[in-house]
Amino acid sequence: MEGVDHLAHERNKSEFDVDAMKIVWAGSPHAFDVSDRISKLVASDPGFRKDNRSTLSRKELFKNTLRKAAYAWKTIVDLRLSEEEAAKLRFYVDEPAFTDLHWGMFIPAIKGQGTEEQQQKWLPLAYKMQIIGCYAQTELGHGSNVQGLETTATFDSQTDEFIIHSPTLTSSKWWPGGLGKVATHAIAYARLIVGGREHGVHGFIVQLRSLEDHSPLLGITVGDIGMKFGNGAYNTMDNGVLQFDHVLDVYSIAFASIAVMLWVSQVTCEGKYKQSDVPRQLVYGTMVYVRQTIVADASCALSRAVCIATRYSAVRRQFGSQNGGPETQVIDYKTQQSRLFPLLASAYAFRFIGEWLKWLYADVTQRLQANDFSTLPEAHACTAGLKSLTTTATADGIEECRKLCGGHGYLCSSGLPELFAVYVPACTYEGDNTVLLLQVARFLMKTVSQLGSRLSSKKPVGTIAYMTRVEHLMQCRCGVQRGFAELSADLVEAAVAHCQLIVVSKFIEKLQQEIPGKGVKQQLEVLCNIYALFLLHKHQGDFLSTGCITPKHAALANDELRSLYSQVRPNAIALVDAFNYTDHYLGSILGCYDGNVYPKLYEAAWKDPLNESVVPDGYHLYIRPLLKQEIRTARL
Ligand SMILES: CCCCCCC/C=C/C(=O)SCCNC(=O)CCNC(=O)[C@H](O)C(C)(C)COP(=O)(O)OP(=O)(O)OC[C@H]1O[C@@H](n2cnc3c(N)ncnc32)[C@H](O)[C@@H]1OP(=O)(O)O
Ligand SMILES: Cc1cc2nc3c(=O)[nH]c(=O)nc-3n(C[C@H](O)[C@H](O)[C@H](O)COP(=O)(O)OP(=O)(O)OC[C@H]3O[C@@H](n4cnc5c(N)ncnc54)[C@H](O)[C@@H]3O)c2cc1C
Repeated sequence: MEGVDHLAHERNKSEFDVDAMKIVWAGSPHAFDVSDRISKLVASDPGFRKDNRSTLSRKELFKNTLRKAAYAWKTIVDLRLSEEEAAKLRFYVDEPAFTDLHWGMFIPAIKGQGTEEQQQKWLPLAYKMQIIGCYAQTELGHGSNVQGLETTATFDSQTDEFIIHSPTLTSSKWWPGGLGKVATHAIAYARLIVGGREHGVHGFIVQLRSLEDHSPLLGITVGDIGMKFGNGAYNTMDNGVLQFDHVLDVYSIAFASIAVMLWVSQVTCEGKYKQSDVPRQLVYGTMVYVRQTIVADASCALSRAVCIATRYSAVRRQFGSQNGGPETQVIDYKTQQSRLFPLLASAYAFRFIGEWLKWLYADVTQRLQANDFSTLPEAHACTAGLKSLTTTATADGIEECRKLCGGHGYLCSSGLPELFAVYVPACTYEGDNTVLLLQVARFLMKTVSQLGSRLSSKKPVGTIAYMTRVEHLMQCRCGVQRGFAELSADLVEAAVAHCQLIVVSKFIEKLQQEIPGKGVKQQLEVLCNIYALFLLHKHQGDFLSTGCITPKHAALANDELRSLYSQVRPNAIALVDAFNYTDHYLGSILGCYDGNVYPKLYEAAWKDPLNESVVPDGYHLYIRPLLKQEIRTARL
């Protein structure tokens, strides 16, 4: 029945202050206020409806996305929303669109790598959306290997311009989001050539389309690369293909004067290339920035799937009826708990590691401005490794949540298939996860060679086993006289172990902070222990081989896990309520707040276009003749 909370009995079991946990999850009372207010604003506005996406054609879907993006921008302007509120609105609109790349990469790239004059020229236009930008780095032939990019930018000292060109088919820009049909400008990455000498890959701000009639400019061939995984999903985004045919570009990110911010190489008007004395990898700065945002995004995506699966697991009953009584809630099965609760713990773990990574990125950015590059290698390794770890775990976790919901998890109305289809490219974009782990492995090899066996003593006591595991895995690999390439598969495992150590240690550090609210810290301690012991159980071979735990310890850890699951059980619904997601944002009948699942599933089925007619299109043309044929056969 509408208006009845079918999960009230579950909510009444909670042993902690849910409102206080909502503040912890949001990060602060202010952050909670903004999230709560904006999510409800979006949920209450029919202009942001999203329940019809799976029934639209690609062109209808894309046009609807453009409508929503324009409507969102009008809402932001009309309500005079702050940058923080606007970002939250785009988040809760929950639709991959060109705006993700405009706000998430194009603007950060100019802020992070542009010179003062370039920022003064381009940022006001970009902030007002009078230009729409994309980040055009990947090419048809190269994505992971940035130094393999083929697009060229040749400086013409006669005209004081750069000539951007795609010399080969494989140099076509391929994948940039927003490029296919919308972006008017791109930050295009190309090999800088000055006076016949090559100076590596740099970023260039290039106009692609006319601001008058949106037609591609002279020398620009641009379009969409076609349908992607899943039906709705990421097909709301126009990932594009772009070829330059000797395009004149006067706005190089590498152009002219000294940057106030980080660094840029300079090409003086006399055509002299001046490389600043900073690491060339700072040209990758935007990717590092986005990778740390992707870690925070992982906690959002995983928590969303876990919220759906937890609420549905409390609603769904199957088997176990005693004397005609109610069947057992599937959330009470130990197998369901052993699959679901580690994902719940991971969602919280990723939330806190995302908070720490945001701090680490801000710290390294501040240091870079003072030409202090000392923490750059660690920042690169952490953002790369944690992006890899959290996106892999989240993609796998969303799929596990779908399976935890049985058959109904496979319905679009569960919200899980779409969530999975939109999320999984996170394991690839912003750096293929294996390629990024190899970067971590390289960092670990260097660290071991510099520090000797002890990678770091700066870890909380509770992580000794985790630290010893990493050291052991590295010693096993580094001690062997074989090349990095030969050992790379093993070194990637050590890289994963290193990142898991970071997540566990930062969760423990979070618990050492003052955390207000009845029972809140206790719940987080349970979740932290679940995260740490679940991984210890999953990788117990590594831990046993280090000798720092015995088989008895491993058995005790497993017993403790079962006990911890029992402690979470009465609080499970409250722990996912703490994410404070609206039904609109969840987009899931299985995860609806009131748990009134079956009537909503049944009602939703009849709204499918296929049910607009009792007899389906095609019956008279294909089925009826078939049946007639069967009748003839039957008479034989
Ligand atoms: C919020 C927005 C929504 C997002 C939606 C999704 C949009 C998606 C966008 C994209 O996908 S944009 C394109 C993303 N592409 C990539 O991530 C490419 C991945 N590849 C690379 O980053 C690099 O090619 C590489 C794998 C790091 C290799 O780079 P390179 O060949 O130049 O260096 P190496 O020889 O491996 O290492 C040299 C040296 O440099 C250090 N280093 C490498 N990268 C960085 C970095 N980013 N920051 C700092 N330092 C870096 C590396 O550790 C080596 O150091 P040493 O060992 O020599 O000390
Ligand atoms: C949805 C989506 C959106 C995107 N948006 C953008 C965008 O806006 N702008 C942009 O510039 N790009 C974008 N990209 C491109 C993305 O950044 C690249 O696809 C990504 O960096 C992976 O590179 P690749 O495709 O070349 O993969 P490859 O590197 O070709 O990977 C293929 C396989 O080779 C393996 N491999 C590669 N190198 C090594 C190695 N050295 N050692 C071991 N294994 C290796 C990989 O692990 C993987 O298994 C997007 C991609 C997707 C899917």
